[in-house]
Amino acid sequence: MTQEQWGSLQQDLLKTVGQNNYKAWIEPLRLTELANGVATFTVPTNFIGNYVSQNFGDLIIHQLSQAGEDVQRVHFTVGRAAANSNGAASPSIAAPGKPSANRASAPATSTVASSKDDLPGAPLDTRFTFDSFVVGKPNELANAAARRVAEGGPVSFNPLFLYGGVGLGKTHLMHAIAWELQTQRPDLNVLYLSAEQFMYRFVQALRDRKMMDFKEMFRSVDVLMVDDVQFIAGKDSTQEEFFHTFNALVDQNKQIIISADRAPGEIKDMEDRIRSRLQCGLVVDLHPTDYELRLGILQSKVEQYRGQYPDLKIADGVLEFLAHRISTNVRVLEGALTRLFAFASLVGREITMDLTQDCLSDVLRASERKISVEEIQRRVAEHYNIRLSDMIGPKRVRTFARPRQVAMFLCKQLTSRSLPEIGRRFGGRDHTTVMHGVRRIEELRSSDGQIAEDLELLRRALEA
Ligand SMILES: Nc1ncnc2c1ncn2[C@@H]1O[C@H](COP(=O)(O)OP(=O)(O)OP(=O)(O)O)[C@@H](O)[C@H]1O
Repeated sequence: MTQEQWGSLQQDLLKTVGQNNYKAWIEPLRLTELANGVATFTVPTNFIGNYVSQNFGDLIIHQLSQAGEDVQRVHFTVGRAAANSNGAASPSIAAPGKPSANRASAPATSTVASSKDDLPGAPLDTRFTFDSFVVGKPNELANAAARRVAEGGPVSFNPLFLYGGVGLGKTHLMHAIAWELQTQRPDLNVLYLSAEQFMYRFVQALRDRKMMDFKEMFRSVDVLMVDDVQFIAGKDSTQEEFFHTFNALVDQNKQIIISADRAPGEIKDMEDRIRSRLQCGLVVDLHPTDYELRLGILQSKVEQYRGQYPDLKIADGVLEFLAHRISTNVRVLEGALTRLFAFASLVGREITMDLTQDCLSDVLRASERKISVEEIQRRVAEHYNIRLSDMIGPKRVRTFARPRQVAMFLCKQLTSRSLPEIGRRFGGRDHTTVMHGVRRIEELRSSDGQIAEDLELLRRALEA
């Protein structure tokens, strides 16, 4: 096949993969050889070779076969023909298969290989970098530990065990470490995969009688990252193999980074010896987000959306409202914002509070269940040291009236109850009384430091 023919095949691939993927991954490929069922391409960097083999390998094989070529495998060579101008070593993510080819000691034209049989490590999400990770109190320790590991210096804690609830940024941080390592330590062989993929690869190796390859491959990485390790709990032989891999790497002083949805000690059906191994490095948790972090994340996402929706306006208070109201997880928060932007751009309107409530009514309803009016009343009564019955009762003395207004304000802010509904739950008061109370607290919030502090404390306690 001539370069020209390959050129026209590339154009066909463009239609399938789209302009962005084409520019990043397909255009840089130079076909250098086609022999014995193997198509060899020259690529500027190992990383591109690995990424293409993992994500587009099958597609390329398919296209070449369609063009009448007999191809079973694709092979990538990092070489000068397509090298970046400074010829610098390129970052690499190990493509399981022939990881040793990516080692620091490999020659400048190191190769990575892939065939249909290869099982890729998981590709990294380009959005998940340290730059896009917003740091706040709940995740500052996890972020600091991740950054330390990402420097690629001497191994100081092994493993780094990151855990936290759904959608709190574990995967984001792991990908960020991998991206950073590629820049800081391109010589290192980094492998990121989910525990599920680990198991899949293990089972496949057993089935294909390729356990030696499997062991060799995992033992030759410099940094191993396994996401969602709780997945292998209860899967005995996978656990066993994981344990051996883990020990072998720790013995060689190679860095391991693990994530899970709970602390090592709380993973049921995990063998004790594995549990204790997982605990022997640094265990850090990502706490549930607080209001400030959620607001920070929303602000940073809005910045990112600016490019996509340059004309969209967002009214004051909308982000604060979302940060208050959606406290489940960051994924839900992001999803809400994405939907809001898409909707507003479709109807060509500013993102106002009304539009937000319309567009996100289901999400808001779902998250509202978390904080009830009764809970707010109880907390506020406790905070001001008054009886619940006095808060709800008819007495209008300041000692009771102010906490009552604070509670009304919080009900308005943290639940989606209407003013009449709130009024009913405060001893059958009229909605205008509630409205007056809410306004009064709004005014006091900016003029009275004590009230502002009380509100903040209460909100935190209620959202915790
Ligand atoms: N601090 C943060 N800054 C910016 N984005 C964040 C932050 N935390 C989470 N996200 C975003 O929230 C989404 C969910 O995060 P991620 O997938 O890392 O969660 P996870 O903890 O791995 O969840 P799961 O338990 O479901 O695997 C991602 O889009 C991620 O970018």
